[in-house]
Amino acid sequence: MNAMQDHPKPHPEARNYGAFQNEIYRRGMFENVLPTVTTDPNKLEDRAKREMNAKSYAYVAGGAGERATMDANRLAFRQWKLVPRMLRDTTHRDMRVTLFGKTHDSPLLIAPVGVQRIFHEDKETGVAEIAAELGIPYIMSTAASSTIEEIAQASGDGKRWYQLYWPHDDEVTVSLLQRAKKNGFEVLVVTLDTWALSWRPWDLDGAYVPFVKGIGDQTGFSDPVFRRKFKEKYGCEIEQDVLHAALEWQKDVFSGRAHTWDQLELLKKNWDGPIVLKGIQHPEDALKAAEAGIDGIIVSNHGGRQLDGAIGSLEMLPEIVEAVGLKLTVLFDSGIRTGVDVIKALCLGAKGVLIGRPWVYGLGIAGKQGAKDVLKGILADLDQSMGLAGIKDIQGCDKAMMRRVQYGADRHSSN
Ligand SMILES: Cc1cc2nc3c(=O)[nH]c(=O)nc-3n(C[C@H](O)[C@H](O)[C@H](O)COP(=O)(O)O)c2cc1C
Ligand SMILES: O=C(O)C(=O)c1ccccc1
Repeated sequence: MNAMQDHPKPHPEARNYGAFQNEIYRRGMFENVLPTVTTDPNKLEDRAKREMNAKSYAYVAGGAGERATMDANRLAFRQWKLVPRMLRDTTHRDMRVTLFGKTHDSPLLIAPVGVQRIFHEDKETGVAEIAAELGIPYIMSTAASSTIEEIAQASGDGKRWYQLYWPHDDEVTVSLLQRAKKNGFEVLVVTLDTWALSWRPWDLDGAYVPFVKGIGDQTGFSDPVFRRKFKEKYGCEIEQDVLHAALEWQKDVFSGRAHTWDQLELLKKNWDGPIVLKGIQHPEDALKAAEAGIDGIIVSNHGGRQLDGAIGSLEMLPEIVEAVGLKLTVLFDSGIRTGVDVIKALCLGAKGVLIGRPWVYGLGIAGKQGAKDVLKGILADLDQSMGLAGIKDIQGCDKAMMRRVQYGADRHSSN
């Protein structure tokens, strides 16, 4: 038998994300070039703290209250363990997933993150560019510091979704949806858990709110309907009175007034495409989403940035998948730091996962290249670890490969 011929072949359409590992060793050993950003998930936050300005760092690394929900997110990952399988043909992995009828190269999505200009001047447009290069859908935040049109242009042929912070002015809401649709954003993500900002001590102690200074208001400031209404009320352009424009925009979007289930009709009527609700934690809310004719949900507690004392997001994933897994596309975020964490969320039933803080730290440390390298690291770890666990493709991720253990407190090691 010819061993060369029998060597397993990769699927022609599957990307080889695992190659990043060899690339790092080769560049280090032969070209004396080390990775731009640490590959150690436990050092990343500490490195970001050293490299970034204090307020921007506090904004991304901080959470609600005493950060108990952030801890709970991590602890949940530590307490679920993988049980690997051997002697399986997992030489080449296929990480492709299909979400809402579209095939993606991996199960990763870029979580919507606002005000990216405070982390690096590469901001949203830079991150949208590298996301497209990596084949990861970019979810744009309504609180972006670049406009819908600028991000669409930077994303080019890349896949993009639009995250709505839902204004109370319906005319403005419809205008945002129309702009997003016109600019190629395919899926609407509606964030439900941030209709008011939580108690965030790290930002409170520095009295830091970037959007009152007009950073992160670019979606609103560039909106024709919002601009017209501002001019009617104040008799001037936004650029002549940024403070009031920022206050008006914030009042509309983070008013401290929640929307209710019946109001989803407006979004359904004005969005031709899949709608996903972000911030679902209770199985009954997941069922209500299904009843409301919604297409998907993101099981998320906003990375522990909203309700402190809330349960770790991963804790709720199995129950929610049990309740609606056959009716809705269930996505997950909050607390993912490694490729192995991605495998765990997929084994517990998520069809895709959003990554938040890790790439923001990369962005803060080394701009878009830093964000790209962090994501490449997570993808390479995911690829290699799937193989070692005995999983060939995403469909092979299965709860039967996991056990819950009682030990495993989180480790906040920094060196
Ligand atoms: C700096 C920062 C800004 C964020 N801005 C938004 C936002 O504008 N819209 C939104 O839906 N979620 C926002 N999130 C939440 C993320 O989309 C995501 O739910 C969370 O970061 C996931 O948790 P992780 O950071 O542990 O991965 C933000 C998170 C961070 C860290
Ligand atoms: O900080 C956040 O978590 C967030 O969602 C947000 C809210 C308003 C503006 C920017 C980001």
